[in-house]
Amino acid sequence: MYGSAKLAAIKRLEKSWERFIVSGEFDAQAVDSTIAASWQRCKTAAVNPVGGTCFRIHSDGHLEQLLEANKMLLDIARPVIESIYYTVQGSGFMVVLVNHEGIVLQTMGDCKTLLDAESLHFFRGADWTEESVGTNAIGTCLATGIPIQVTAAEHFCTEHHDWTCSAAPIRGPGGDLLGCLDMSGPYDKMHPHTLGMIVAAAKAIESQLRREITNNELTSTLSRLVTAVNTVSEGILHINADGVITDANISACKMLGLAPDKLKGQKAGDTLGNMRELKRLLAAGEGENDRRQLLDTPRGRFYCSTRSITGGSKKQGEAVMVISPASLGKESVDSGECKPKNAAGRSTVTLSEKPAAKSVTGGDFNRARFTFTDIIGASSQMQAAKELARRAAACSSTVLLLGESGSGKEIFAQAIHNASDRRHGPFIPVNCAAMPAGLIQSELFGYSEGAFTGARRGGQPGKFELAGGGTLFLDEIGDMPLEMQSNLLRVLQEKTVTRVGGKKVIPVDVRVIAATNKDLHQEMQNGKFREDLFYRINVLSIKIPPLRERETDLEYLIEHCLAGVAARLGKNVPRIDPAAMEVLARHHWPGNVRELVNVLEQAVIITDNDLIMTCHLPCYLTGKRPVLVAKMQQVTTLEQLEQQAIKAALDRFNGNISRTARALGIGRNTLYDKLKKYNIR
Ligand SMILES: Nc1ncnc2c1ncn2[C@@H]1O[C@H](COP(=O)(O)OP(=O)(O)OP(=O)(O)O)[C@@H](O)[C@H]1O
Repeated sequence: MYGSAKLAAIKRLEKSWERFIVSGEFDAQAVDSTIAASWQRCKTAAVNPVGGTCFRIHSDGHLEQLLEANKMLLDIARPVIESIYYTVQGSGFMVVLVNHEGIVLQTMGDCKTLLDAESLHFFRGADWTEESVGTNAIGTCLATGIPIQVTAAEHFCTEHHDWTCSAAPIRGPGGDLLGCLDMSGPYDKMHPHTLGMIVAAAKAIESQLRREITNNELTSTLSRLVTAVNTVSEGILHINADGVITDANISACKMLGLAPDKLKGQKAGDTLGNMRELKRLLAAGEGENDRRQLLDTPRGRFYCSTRSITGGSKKQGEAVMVISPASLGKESVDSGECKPKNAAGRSTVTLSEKPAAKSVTGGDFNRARFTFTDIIGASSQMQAAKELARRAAACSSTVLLLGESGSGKEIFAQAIHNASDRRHGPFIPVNCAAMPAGLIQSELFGYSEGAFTGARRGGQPGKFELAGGGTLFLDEIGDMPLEMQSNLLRVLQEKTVTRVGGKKVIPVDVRVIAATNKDLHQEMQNGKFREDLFYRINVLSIKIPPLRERETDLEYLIEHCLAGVAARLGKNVPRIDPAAMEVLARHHWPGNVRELVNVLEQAVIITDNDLIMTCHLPCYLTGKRPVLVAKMQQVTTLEQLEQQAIKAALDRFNGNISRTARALGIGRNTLYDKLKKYNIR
């Protein structure tokens, strides 16, 4: 029962409302100042007080866009809305979520209340701002940014005088208004605690949003890191305190000839050989250590550098090991470069002659494997790039390949080499970004005997000499240290090198292909790249388009990469279901073809029935966690079919009851009965 005091207050409110509508005067005793200010705004906006039905309804198409744009808010708010609704179920209330523009995104409530609301066009897609429907908790909350309860004649429009509503703002982590949460029902059920409940629920949504956004940021940072780690041509291994390999990048797997799932979990000693020597290497990683040491393993000879992990919850003994193949097996047993000596003055690493290690691209390290036929792409941009590259192959000028990470610069460089008259010579790739500054000079130009402590007898040729008669691929040239750039320029101009610590001028016959994902003009402006070097290498520049700019290539690339990945994993080539294909087509591919290959590889590993679905794709593409296990097949009953049909129609018509009932060929009341029966809200 509504108490007599409350009734009196309502009557007084009605009188005050009438007075304001007729004369514009306020009864400050009866009308709250926030409400009075709102009435004034409504009057200025010429809202019709004798009304309240919403006529600003957004189209289905626009509503769909809004639902998509507010997906995270909706997903987080849904369980909160459900839980408040269940608390008040049967009391004639409905819970409403609106976006920052006052457009209703979601409603949940008792059937009768939803029907009443529908007659006011208070449903999804309706604009519930003050300018549209006068003073109401939603519109006034959005206009003022504070939680508010609006009851009976506090509403500006007569059609809302039977209602009470309470709304609280929902803000994003930066304080920006995302929308508000509202609870509306019959005015005689008004209770001040309702507002408190809505405020608490809005706060719960805000803190869940904060968590979700932080999680998403962490996930995308992690995925950027994983892409970056998988992008480098060095092998990177994480070894835990028990000497077990817990993580490895793609290059490491390829260098060691093991699939990721085989490599991870192995004892480092089993994979890399002599554990005693390994332990010494890992111990050398304590603190700063960029020094490379030679390590012979059953899987080839590698340069290794180690670094212990510091910070966070580090466990003592954890380390990261970076490996790269040692050049072509000419080293003698006692001449490892910069080898640390133990107390007895002996080398800590035993070297022996081993076959040359395999390249990250699968072949010998000084051989190019890819040809133009391996470069997939029929788009006009790709055809143009390939045509230019074919022409480059026919001459010996320096080529500059420009393109984002993973877009195919190295595959182009290899194809140019293989189509040139140097194809029988070596193809030597050098990653300028990955080389420690102190080593780059001797790596590129070699060193002479006695150049530094530990320098091998007879010295060592650098990459320029090793690439003689062939091609030197200078990858990530934009990251080459400035002081090194002038040395490189000299070599390119004079076509001779002088080894570090040596005097002899050695002629080199090398074709240089350089590549970068940096904007070299910008780097020059920032003083990080020499202009003279730029003009020396920019003889023939080829821009490799990013994957997102060549939509027409995507399907063909997927087909090609799937076949390659499936063959490598010894599985059948799976099909891709249309929804998964749509997810792949929508993605922006910041990691380009390399990212695509990784995504497909994960999907091929996860799927167990030759069909890739969205659930097999990484969550950063779909927003959902991938599933490993397919759901059990279930028999569908007629009732389940009916429920599915109702849900699909409700979705199709954005929850509009009349249109849903019409589409299903049943009356509105029958539809309400069925909604109740199947507990569909
Ligand atoms: N057009 C293409 N057709 C087939 N495979 C491709 C194509 N482009 C790239 N790939 C594949 O994508 C992966 C990355 O290519 P690549 O190493 O050539 O890229 P990149 O631009 O040199 O990368 P980064 O700048 O990181 O060195 C390789 O596995 C390569 O085989």
